[in-house]
Amino acid sequence: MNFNEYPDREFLYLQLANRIASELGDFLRREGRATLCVPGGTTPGPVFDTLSGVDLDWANVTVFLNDERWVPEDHARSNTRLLKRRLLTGRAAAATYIPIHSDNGTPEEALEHLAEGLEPHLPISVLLLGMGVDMHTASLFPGADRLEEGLSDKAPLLLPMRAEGAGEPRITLTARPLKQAISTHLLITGPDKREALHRAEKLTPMEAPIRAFLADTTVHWAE
Ligand SMILES: O=C(O)[C@H](O)[C@@H](O)[C@H](O)[C@H](O)COP(=O)(O)O
Repeated sequence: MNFNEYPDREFLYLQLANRIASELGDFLRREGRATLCVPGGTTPGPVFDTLSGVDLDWANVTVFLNDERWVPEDHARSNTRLLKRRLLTGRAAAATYIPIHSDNGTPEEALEHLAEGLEPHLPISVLLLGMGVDMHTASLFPGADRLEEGLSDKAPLLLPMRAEGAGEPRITLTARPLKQAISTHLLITGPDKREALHRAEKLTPMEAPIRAFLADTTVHWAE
């Protein structure tokens, strides 16, 4: 793991947005297309704000979430809502958005259709992950009902996930497509998350799911 510490959050958000934009630009020049996979939650909004205004060939960029909370899209906790308001706006509105959520039915019912939509856009070129203080990433939560399956190398692309700390049912990309990302960044802020990350280094992925990704991840942290 490569750990980058920034003097403050503002600088971190700006530098990280520029780094992601520059990597996407490299993929676009080399391959004509790029895939960006991002977390929801409360931390990445300011990174999205900068990224959405960057001059890139967004029409050839595909964007999707790491995971989604199974709530209606207009719900305050919807990651899709965050993405549409903060990232898929301005210049980045030209990107292709691939949903991993449906307002109808259960995650189990929507799963197959959503996975079919994702498949053509893999592998992920640039993956941004977040992490909770409980060391979950995406919706791979410690103690979640299908965590073992979600961490398996034979996992399907997407799985429903239910966990005590999750708040609501979730749908998540599994570790397999996430680990196949070509470039991986982890965004965390605050002393509690830094401590949690260091704790995770000594645990197994079943105890600390973020552990499954640390070997090849660049971490971005500010107090
Ligand atoms: O939907 C989600 O909850 C996320 O995708 C999740 O993996 C998130 O990155 C962490 O929970 C950190 O969340 P915060 O940024 O809110 O601390």
